[in-house]
Amino acid sequence: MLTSIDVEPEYQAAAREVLTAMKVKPAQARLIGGRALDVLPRLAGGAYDLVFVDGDPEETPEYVTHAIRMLRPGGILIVANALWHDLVPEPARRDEDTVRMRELVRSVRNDDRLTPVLLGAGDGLLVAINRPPTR
Ligand SMILES: C[S@@+](CC[C@H](N)C(=O)[O-])C[C@H]1O[C@@H](n2cnc3c(N)ncnc32)[C@H](O)[C@@H]1O
Repeated sequence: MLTSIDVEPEYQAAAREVLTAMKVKPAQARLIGGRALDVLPRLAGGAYDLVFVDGDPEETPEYVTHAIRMLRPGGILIVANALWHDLVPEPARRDEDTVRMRELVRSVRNDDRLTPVLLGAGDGLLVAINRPPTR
């Protein structure tokens, strides 16, 4: 089951067209219209194999907090634009958007629940596995 949240109805309609063209059944994809921070708290915890975060940059840290809650053990978090135009590795760049993403990357790296890797693909992909509990 795929769940997608987007605030723009026309983007959801376009997504549904693509899914239909790919022969994905309506019951296999839930497209939720609304603001992410209104919807995310209603989604189940520990239930998702993968959460891909690519919404409002200002809200991304909050999306990640929800994503970690939502992932099953062994599930994967992916955050888009994690290099933020290649500025995240440049400590002298202190604009708000860059600092926000830099601090998010740092907090994921320091989170004991996660095993992270930062990929250089595109504008950077922060990928982190939600570690299963150790016995
Ligand atoms: C950079 S686009 C990425 C879309 C898609 N992941 C892609 O790669 O084509 C960001 C998307 O987030 C949506 N968005 C922006 N703010 C949002 C919010 N507060 N809640 C839900 N969706 C939002 C926009 O409508 C847009 O579709």
